[in-house]
Amino acid sequence: MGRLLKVRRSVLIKYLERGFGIQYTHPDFRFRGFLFSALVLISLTLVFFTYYNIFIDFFVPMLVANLIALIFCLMGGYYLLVRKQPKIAAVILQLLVSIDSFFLILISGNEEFALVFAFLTPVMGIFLLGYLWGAILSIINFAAIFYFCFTQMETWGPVFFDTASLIHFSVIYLVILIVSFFYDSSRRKAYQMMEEANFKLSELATTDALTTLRNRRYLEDCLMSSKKNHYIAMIDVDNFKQVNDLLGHDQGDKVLIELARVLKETVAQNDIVGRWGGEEFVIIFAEHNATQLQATLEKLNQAVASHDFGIKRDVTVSIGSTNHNAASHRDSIRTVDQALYTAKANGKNRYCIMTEAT
Ligand SMILES: Nc1nc2c(ncn2[C@@H]2O[C@H](COP(=O)(O)OP(=O)(O)OP(=O)(O)O)[C@@H](O)[C@H]2O)c(=O)[nH]1
Repeated sequence: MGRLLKVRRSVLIKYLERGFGIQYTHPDFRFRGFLFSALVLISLTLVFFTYYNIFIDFFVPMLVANLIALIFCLMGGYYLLVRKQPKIAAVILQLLVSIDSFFLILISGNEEFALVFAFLTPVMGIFLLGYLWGAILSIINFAAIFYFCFTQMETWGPVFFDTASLIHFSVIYLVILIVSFFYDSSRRKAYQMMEEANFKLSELATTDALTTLRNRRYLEDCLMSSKKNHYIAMIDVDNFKQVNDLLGHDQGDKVLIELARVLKETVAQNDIVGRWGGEEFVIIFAEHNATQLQATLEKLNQAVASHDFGIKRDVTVSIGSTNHNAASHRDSIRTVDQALYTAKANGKNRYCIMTEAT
């Protein structure tokens, strides 16, 4: 039984994902799910009352109100499922609720069930339109109903309605409005803070602290999830141990920071430059053919060799490069490493391009 329910649930979710145009895990899925459920529930209720007002208790004003509301529901569904514009669907649903509840008061007078529907506006309006627009709509709705109640007092039917009734109605309405307002503003603030914290965490997890370039985790994620092949380059500082030994680790750090800047400035803006670890860097080229690649690698060698790192000695790099294939990531990394080794073995301050089969 539990299994059957689970299967039905996943089938339903699959249909909803298709209808909403987003995945179940998308942060907007619940909101669209609420819109969808509200539209279905209200439509079914309206269909029932349309039937009721035709065949059981023929009453033209309610019938017209029901039919107009049904048209609103269909429009809401169209914007939610066909146009994939949930914000417009939310506005339509909210107008439907506010206008219909007001119509109900106009038609049914002060019958308590009619007035009770007025409380839907501050609750739903703030949830659907956000605390600012929801509150503005709720206040307009309140002013309209208050005016209507006030001008009908003592004479209004079918139930006796006096100042105390008006005060009760107003207090309950405003309390609901205030609670909804603060609840929704806190909810949205908490959500925004959580999103910011998540963003900061993911930045920290994928950024190299010394150079502020992307780190190896980020580069590998990028490479392994890529749908197309990219040329990559692995860059290693030549004789870096000497820099550390002669000038100290701090100067070595400064050279790495400066080198990161030079590499970034030399390649295209959409190429990804990252620190692989130690004195090794990796570049993922966004767009390149073999000829462009050679020119860029040459430019990189020259840019580093001609740059003044402020340590009164030359800094050069060796570069290995290959065409990376996501399906054989480890092999591609092995190849680029081998290409780098060859560039070092051939005298450093140069590049070497290798293909995986080599
Ligand atoms: N200052 C500093 N040094 C680092 C860092 N990471 C690694 N190193 C140093 O980088 C040096 C790498 O030295 P080796 O692997 O021997 O290579 P190399 O001296 O560059 O020689 P070749 O690669 O053959 O040109 C070591 O001295 C490491 O301590 C870092 O974050 N900061």
